[in-house]
Amino acid sequence: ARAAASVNPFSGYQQYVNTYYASEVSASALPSMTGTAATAASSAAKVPSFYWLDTAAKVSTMGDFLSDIKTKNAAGASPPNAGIFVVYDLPDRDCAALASNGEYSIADGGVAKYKTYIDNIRTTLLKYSDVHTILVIEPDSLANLVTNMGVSKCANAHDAYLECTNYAVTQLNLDNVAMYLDAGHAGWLGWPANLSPAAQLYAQVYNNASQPASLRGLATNVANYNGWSLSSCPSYTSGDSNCDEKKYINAMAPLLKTAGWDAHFITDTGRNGVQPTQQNAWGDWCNVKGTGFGVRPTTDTGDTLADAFVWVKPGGESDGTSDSSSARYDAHCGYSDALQPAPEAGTWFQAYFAQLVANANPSF
Ligand SMILES: O=[N+]([O-])c1ccc(O[C@@H]2O[C@H](CO)[C@@H](O[C@@H]3O[C@H](CO)[C@@H](O[C@@H]4O[C@H](CO)[C@@H](O)[C@H](O)[C@H]4O)[C@H](O)[C@H]3O)[C@H](O)[C@H]2O)cc1
Ligand SMILES: [Mg+2]
Repeated sequence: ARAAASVNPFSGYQQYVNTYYASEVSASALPSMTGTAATAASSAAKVPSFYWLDTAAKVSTMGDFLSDIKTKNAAGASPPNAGIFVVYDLPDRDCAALASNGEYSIADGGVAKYKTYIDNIRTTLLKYSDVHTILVIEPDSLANLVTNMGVSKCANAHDAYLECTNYAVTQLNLDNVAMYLDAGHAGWLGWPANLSPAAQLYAQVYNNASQPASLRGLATNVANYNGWSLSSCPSYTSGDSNCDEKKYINAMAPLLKTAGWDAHFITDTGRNGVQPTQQNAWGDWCNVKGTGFGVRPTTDTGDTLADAFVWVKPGGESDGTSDSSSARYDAHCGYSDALQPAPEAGTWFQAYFAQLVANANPSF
């Protein structure tokens, strides 16, 4: 049956634990850890996190994982595994930051190359049409179109982002697929000034794509640190009454519904275990000190709008380098609330991983 947007795509499945994250922990973390920290680290490696397709070359690994899921499910995995991946290779990617720009540029045929990247993902999903797969589509893309049209790289990327996103959600609209568009977080699009423009943009994407049956809703807090439901709003959130992700999605949902989209949500709890955070400012996004792994992935969210808590950003992979001589150096990664020294975005940051383990809430 089509993975219609009318059902929770996580219900009846366990989220796949990919071997890549487990190998990062075993190769890069365990050798330097002992005692209870090592035990906790081994537990963290068993928690399902999304695998980021941040280069075209990684699409072949997607196939390997879908093959492994097919094998495990045929062998009787109960509940069956679902694949969990992030589509993340837009041309001029991450247009308002410097840390995570990708392999494609608009000036260098990036839109056409991106479409080939999506075609390869579609081919892979069709090859494994019996494997239920959940996709987060393009972190930091549409959110930047809402708030950063004053950044020339984002203004220049506007049409390409919309064309590429439309291509992704139409080509990946398959029976075995459910998709969530990245929607920043409460401290990004939850501000009164941003909420309605954001809802309009996301509804526009959904309606322009002819309401894809597989497009279930929005993913929030990806690679960020916000609490799910806080009893009091931290000082750094003042001015934005949507100070946590539950408030944010409950503010966003009715605006989307009015615009014709009965959207549901998933929220990244991979780095929000410690509340309030030690952010000097709510916009500080890079390798924030004092954070911990949060609530483990589950469909038991307590909110009918929220399909699941998920770990999208793999805890321990850097948000960006603190080396100011690097081409991809972003000043946010040199702030006093950013753990340093930090390696390049996406590479293993052991001290950060140890921090997340030590501060995990619930604890391992
Ligand atoms: O007092 N007021 O009334 C008022 C009103 C409006 C105000 O303005 C708002 O201020 C917010 C900050 O508080 C801004 O939010 C930040 O925007 C950044 C992008 O520009 C995001 O950075 C991304 O973060 C990603 C991970 O999440 C990284 O992967 C990615 O590389 C990285 O680029 C930050 O998270 C996000 O927190 C809003 O845009 C801005 O509109 C401010 C005050
Ligand atoms: Mg990032």
